[in-house]
Amino acid sequence: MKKALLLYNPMAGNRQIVSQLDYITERIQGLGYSLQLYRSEAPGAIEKYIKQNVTTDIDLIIISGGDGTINEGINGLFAKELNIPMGIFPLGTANDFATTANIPNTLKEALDVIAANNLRYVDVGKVNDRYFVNVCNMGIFSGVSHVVDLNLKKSFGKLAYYAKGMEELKNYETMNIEIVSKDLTLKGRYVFILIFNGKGAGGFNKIAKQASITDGYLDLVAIKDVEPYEIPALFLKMLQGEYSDDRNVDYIRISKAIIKCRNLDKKFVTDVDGEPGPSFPLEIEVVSNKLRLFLPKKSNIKKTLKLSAYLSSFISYFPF
Ligand SMILES: Nc1ncnc2c1ncn2[C@@H]1O[C@H](COP(=O)(O)OP(=O)(O)OP(=O)(O)O)[C@@H](O)[C@H]1O
Repeated sequence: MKKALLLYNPMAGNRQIVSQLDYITERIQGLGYSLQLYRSEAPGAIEKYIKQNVTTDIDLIIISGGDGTINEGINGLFAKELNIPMGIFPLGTANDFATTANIPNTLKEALDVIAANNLRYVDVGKVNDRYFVNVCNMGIFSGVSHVVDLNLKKSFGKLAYYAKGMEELKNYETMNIEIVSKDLTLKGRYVFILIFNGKGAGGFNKIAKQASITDGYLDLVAIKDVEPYEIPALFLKMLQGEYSDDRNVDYIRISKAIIKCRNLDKKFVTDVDGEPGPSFPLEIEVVSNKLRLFLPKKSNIKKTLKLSAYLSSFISYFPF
């Protein structure tokens, strides 16, 4: 019998997974797998569990939770060079990556996606030695998700991120940045920089509405040092993804870049999928041939897999 492993964060989102384990077992067994469970006991536990226990004898890995939990899952798997097919139960608060991937956030439909067996390679980002599924960012709002209380998220959902974000507008510092990518160099003073794999952050899923998880690129959006009174209007535009003609926003697509911060006296916070990220300088790149994900069949994500992903997919299909 094939083996499935469900790793779940019982504290993510509104915590519904806890009462659904029998239903999940029935569905997964119905697909011909025996099901093994791992309940995350604390932040970081899923990543550690995978590193210590998961081997190639697992045929299907399912991660249940939000972006933070999926992040732990991929960092655990990739540290061991495992590319086990992955399914997602998007049962977190914002579920930005799953939203981009069009994976529904009801358990029944998320299970239907796994049952449909449409396995595709999708992009992830890498910053220094950490992988990310959705976004890596730095500057004014980067600490927001690190300090939003779990209970507040449970009660107010995505609004909790918004309220905390507004608080940050009172005191922020400008970063003196240099971004060097293959095609160009950007230098300037920025208040906030986001590097997207997915389309949104904090539940606002249009910020990088042009982004795709199968195009082999990351989308970098950098907000310049604007006058404080301009920020609220600019952020409304950002949330709607309507900033292409705004002189205060730089937007580039990258496959690889180095980001240096020249204010050496200040330590700016960085964020990777909602968790604290590494310090500057940041080496960012897209990784297109590591994550094999179950996606909905009628997905409208662009079918522009890079050649490398095609080749890897072809090779893994025919185990020579
Ligand atoms: N048993 C646990 N108790 C408390 N926190 C946990 C536990 N297991 C994992 N975590 C942490 O919970 C945090 C939040 O998880 P996650 O990001 O998946 O959910 P979310 O914040 O509700 O959703 P989203 O990121 O999509 O808004 C992560 O940092 C994860 O490491």
